[in-house]
Parts: sequence; structure tokens; C-alpha cells
Amino acid sequence: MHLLFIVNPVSGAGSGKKLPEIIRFMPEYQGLDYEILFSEYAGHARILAAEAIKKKKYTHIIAVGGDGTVNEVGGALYGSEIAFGIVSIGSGNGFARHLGYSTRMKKALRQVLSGAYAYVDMLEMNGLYSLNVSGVGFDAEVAHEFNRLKRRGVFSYIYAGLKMWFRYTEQEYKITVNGKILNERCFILSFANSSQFGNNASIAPHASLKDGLVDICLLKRPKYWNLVPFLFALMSARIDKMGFYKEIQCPEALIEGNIYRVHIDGDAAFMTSPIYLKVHRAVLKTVVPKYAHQRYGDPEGSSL
Ligand SMILES: Nc1ncnc2c1ncn2[C@@H]1O[C@H](COP(=O)(O)OP(=O)(O)OP(=O)(O)O)[C@@H](O)[C@H]1O
Repeated sequence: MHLLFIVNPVSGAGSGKKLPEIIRFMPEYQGLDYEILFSEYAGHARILAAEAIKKKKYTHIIAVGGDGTVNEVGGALYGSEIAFGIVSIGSGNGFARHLGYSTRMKKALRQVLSGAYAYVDMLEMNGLYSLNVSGVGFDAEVAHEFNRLKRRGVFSYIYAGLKMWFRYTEQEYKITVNGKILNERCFILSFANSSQFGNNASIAPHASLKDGLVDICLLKRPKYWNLVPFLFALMSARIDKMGFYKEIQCPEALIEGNIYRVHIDGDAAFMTSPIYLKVHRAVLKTVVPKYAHQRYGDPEGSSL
């Protein structure tokens, strides 16, 4: 085993900076070959991962950060036989939570050594890869607003979410999917490879990382009196029971509309219409925590 940790020092509360100290005293890591690198700017984790793959000496590359870092490192590992692991220290950690990773650093560091693997899907959006949940609409506006704030963390997300809730309105989209053309007005239009935005907010409760399908989630703007039931449904993976929610599963789709601000796995990005979505099946060899297999009652992890 030869492990490389790529740490984002600004993820979440910045706890990644403590990784070298923590790992040094963990009995599980005594005698193991490991190296730790820190990303220095947005996009750097992707470059570090790509350079590491070329060296052909690592068995595992582990993203230490949130969904943005997972996207950069995991995206670079597309099609590689190097195992991808996660130590989630971000503010949302949607992809890692879906896989059953702990958000406690020491526990996740043990899970990385679990020895169980699954080959999971990635979603391509006009040439960029998404591992978790991406989209246009309200959540994209929140990601852009969050970027403008000086402080990171959950409270900044809540502030950005509330602000955009009052400002953003439904938009019209044309969706070509499964041989049909749909014209829909949406407040949220999410493209889910895995099931949640983060913090267990499940926007796509039926999403699987192993089905070769993207779950397109369409939401109308909930009425004020529906806001509490909406949040409850989101946090309890029952959003599919709400009348203003619709879900389409497909291997590819074309999205057209007045599109400019988008988010890719929670990070703000720009893209113009049309957006072509395509799922790439089983392209990321991922370390899966053992207890996740037990939870799914599935030793091969095929229902992740
Ligand atoms: N040294 C750095 N300085 C500034 N930004 C960085 C640095 N390293 C990485 N980044 C960028 O930080 C952004 C946020 O990282 P990440 O998504 O991992 O954390 P988070 O936003 O706290 O977590 P989550 O996405 O789970 O909410 C990413 O877009 C990444 O490219």
C-alpha cells in the first residue's frame, strides 16, 4: 500500500491542516507508506492528482476536503486503477456521506484502509465531471452567492440560501430525455450522480452510484406554507413524496434554457445552454467503508 493524501487546507473549518499530526499517532498508519500534499489554490488538487497518477507509485489517492476537493481528485482518477478514498472535512460532504464515510477524521482515516472497493459512475456536463450533485437554478445561485462571502462554512450556506430564496424565481427549461421533449418551469433543476447535496439533504433519494443513470430532479418553488414540510422531506430522504417534485432517471439528456450560473458538486461555475449530460459507468475505483456494505446488506457494494 502506498497512499497519497491531497488536503484542501481551506475546506470546512480548515481542519485538514491537522492531518499530519493526527495520522502520525494513529496505530493503523504505523509502518505504512504515505505522503501528504496540500492544495494551494482552487484547481490545484486536480493537478496534484494528475501528476501523482503519472508517477505510478501510489495504490490509493485520498481527497481530504469537501465535495469540491472530491470532484478535483476523483475527476483526475477517471479510469485509473488507483483507489480513490475520502476523508471528508468539508461543510457538506455529500458524496462521502452517500458512500457511508464518517465525517470524523480519525474514523474516516481508518475507513480508507477498509480494503473494499466499488467502481462508481461519473456524470459529464459539457466536458466537466460531476461526482455528486450539480445543477442550474436556485442551488447554483446559492453556490455563487456563497462564493462572494468572506467566510466559509455551514452558516454562510444558510445565509446564501435564505438570501437567494427571496430573490430567485422559477425558470423555463426544455429537457430532451428518454426520447421525449419536456418543457418545465423549475426553481431547482439538479443533476444527481449520488443522492445528496451534503449534510444529509437528499435531493435524489433514488440515486445510485452504480446504475449508469443520472437522476434529474425538478422542483417547483415550494409555497411558504410548504417550506417546513419541504425541508423535513429533504432532510429525511422523502422529497419524492412532495407534489412539487419530479425525478427522471436517464443515461443522458440535453438541457436548454436561460443558463449561465451553474454549480458542479457545490462549486460555482459558468456554462451556457445547451448542457449535455452523460453518465460514464463504473469509471472510478472507490474505497467503500465496510459498514456501508453492511448497511446496504450488500458485500459487493452493488447498491451504493
Ligand atoms: N489552498 C486553497 N486556497 C483556496 N481555495 C482552495 C485551496 N485548495 C482548494 N481550494 C478550493 O476550495 C474550494 C472548496 O473546497 P471543498 O469543496 O473541498 O470544501 P467545502 O466547500 O468546505 O466543502 P463542501 O463542498 O462539502 O461543502 C474548492 O473549489 C477548491 O478548489
